Amino acid sequence: MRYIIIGAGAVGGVIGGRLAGSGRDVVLVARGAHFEALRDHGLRLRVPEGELTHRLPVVDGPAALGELRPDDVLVLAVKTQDSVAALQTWGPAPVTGGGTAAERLPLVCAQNGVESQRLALRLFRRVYGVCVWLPSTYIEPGVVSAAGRPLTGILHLGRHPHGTDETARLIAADLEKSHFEAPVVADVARWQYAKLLANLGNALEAVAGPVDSEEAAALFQRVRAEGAAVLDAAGIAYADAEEQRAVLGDKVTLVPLPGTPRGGGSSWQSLTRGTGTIEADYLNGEITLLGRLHGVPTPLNELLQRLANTFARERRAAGSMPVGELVGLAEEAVTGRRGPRPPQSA
Ligand SMILES: CC(C)(CO)C(=O)C(=O)O
Repeated sequence: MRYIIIGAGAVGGVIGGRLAGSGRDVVLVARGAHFEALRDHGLRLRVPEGELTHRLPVVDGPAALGELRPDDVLVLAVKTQDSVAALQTWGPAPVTGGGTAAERLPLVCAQNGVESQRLALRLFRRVYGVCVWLPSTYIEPGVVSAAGRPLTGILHLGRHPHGTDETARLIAADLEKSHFEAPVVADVARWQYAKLLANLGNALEAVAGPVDSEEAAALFQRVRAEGAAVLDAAGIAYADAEEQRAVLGDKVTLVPLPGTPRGGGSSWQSLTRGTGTIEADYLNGEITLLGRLHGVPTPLNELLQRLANTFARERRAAGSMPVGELVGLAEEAVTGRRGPRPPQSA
């Protein structure tokens, strides 16, 4: 099989680099300065054992590959807000022997949330979901890092929304040889919804910094509880915290790596890079959407979604709102009452 990594950033670059490191055939897809650096200097992967350089084919779209191969696996690893464009670009690509990528090739969504899989199913016949526990960082063009040890990450994999097949088992076997644990599961969506609850903290981290103060951790628990109540109301199953802990154990322990910032989740990185967009509409926004569909109020997730989008749009620095201020806004959002304001100057 040949893996085409659509979006070779933090997650995609690490998956592609690790697969290449174990001898798999990998093509990276990137744009702009990252594309040029990958083409000119190779993929530089910083991991606990050092910096590994992988010289891999890199393209900016399907046309550069001519016809796709029947044994190609498309791995979608762009941010959810970029999924539609990527799916529309790669879906119609011709495959040797006839038909298009959307008709013939497996598409593996290695992304947060569940929206990309839903979008993909509109076009692609064979969609696989991955629950991505993979702490990784885009450092600069051509360079990504993954600080997990002894494993780089844990990637539950299955047909979306449920089911398994031989392709899932083959992909998982390749990942297992490449520093990942990749359980093939018949209920991948259940794992992804559990991960979605954890990712509700991405916006909090992006707005007010890492969730390591008591105040921030308490706020995150409320945001998560709001999300869990919505999933319960919607009848959506999710792996519980204990189940997740049992799987994760201490298999992905973070070690300090050069150039890898504190905080550093994917939304934090989006703000730090000044990309102008953030994934909040598909993380906290998924809870907002389900809350509206099922009549459950979601003031905290709506607040974080709105603030994260504002930070991204206005290119504000990640973590620059004091936690106390965010907690005050959260109180206002829940009670509908404004907190005390500083006195107006004369
Ligand atoms: C859990 C983590 C940090 C890595 O998989 C993540 O999901 C993210 O940063 O979005």
